[in-house]
Amino acid sequence: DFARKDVEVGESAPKELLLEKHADYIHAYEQKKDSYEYIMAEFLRMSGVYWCLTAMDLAKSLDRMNRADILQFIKESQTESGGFAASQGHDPHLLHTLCAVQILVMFDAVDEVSSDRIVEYVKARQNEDGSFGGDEWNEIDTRFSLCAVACLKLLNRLDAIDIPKATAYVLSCQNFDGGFGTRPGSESHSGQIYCCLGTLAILGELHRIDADRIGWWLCERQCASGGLNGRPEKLPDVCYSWWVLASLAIIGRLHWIDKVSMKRFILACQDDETGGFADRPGDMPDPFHTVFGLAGLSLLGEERLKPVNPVFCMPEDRLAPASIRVQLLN
Ligand SMILES: COc1ccc(S(=O)(=O)N2Cc3cc(-c4ccc(C=O)o4)ccc3N(Cc3cncn3C)C[C@H]2Cc2ccc(O)cc2)cc1
Ligand SMILES: [Zn+2]
Repeated sequence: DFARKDVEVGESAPKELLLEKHADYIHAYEQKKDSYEYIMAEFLRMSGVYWCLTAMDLAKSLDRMNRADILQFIKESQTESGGFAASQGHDPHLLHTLCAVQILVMFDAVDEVSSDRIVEYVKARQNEDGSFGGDEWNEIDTRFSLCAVACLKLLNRLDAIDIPKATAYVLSCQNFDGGFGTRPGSESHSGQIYCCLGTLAILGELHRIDADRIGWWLCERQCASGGLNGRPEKLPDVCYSWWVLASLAIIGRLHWIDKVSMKRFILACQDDETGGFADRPGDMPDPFHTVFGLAGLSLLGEERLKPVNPVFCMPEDRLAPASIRVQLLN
């Protein structure tokens, strides 16, 4: 079968940022509590709230969200273990624990929960070899190394884990092509590279990697359409654009990408009817691709958006007060 290698950015695709439409789209998404999407999203509600809030904050519209309701939801989602679940009654997981802490930092409300119990939950996820399991079932993935160290960095508690072992484990996942995978020996993937570089940036260990080799592999992700894919021969996608752009920013190689065609691809993924971004031009928008479309445009210098931190995917001005700084290569 003829596998599509790229997408066409049609002449009729949006060419400028429809910022008000995106703020309205996100605001409406959180409001319709009875919709199918809202009920289905119960299994990822905490992450969904983080994606919606970060999109709104980047768009300088965080004040349109209901702070009190969201903080109430966060408190109800913390479990006995100290970790956070996707929503009340579900099991805790590192993915949702990081999202909860990111939301608390954006709302400057970290002291409204017990951060000691959060630290205990994250600490308990580290294995003997330095890797992290996502939850008590211990599925190991370099994504969870980033979740753990990002969470602890935001709480200023990196002292709680074995940093040399965490570093050694991430480096053991580097491949001959310069990329990183899920576990040692796994295939290189843009998302995993982002997680591993983010982890090393937070731990101050970026000098251990070969920036040119990884930079080259990342730039190879750019397709004729300007979009970036996650692996060779895959279709471009706006969320992979974020993983690649953020990774290039972390290693100081963002200027290696063709920014003009990249920006044109991201803008083409906007839905000019409903607002929001889809994974690629013409598909259905969702909050997940909306936040990564906006974050990618922010990294490309869109001045109507707040500057975004490439490691935390949060507005820089939310990290400054807590003096949270991470190493970046230049
Ligand atoms: C619609 O199908 C999915 C598939 C996977 C997931 S996921 O939670 O495992 N996840 C994040 C993700 C979310 C959405 C989405 C739709 C509506 C909302 C409401 O906020 O969010 C959509 C896709 C998606 N994926 C799947 C994906 C995106 N681009 C290509 N694919 C295959 C990513 C997936 C894994 C993930 C990535 C980052 C992250 O921080 C958390 C999870 C969610 C819905
Ligand atoms: Zn995607």
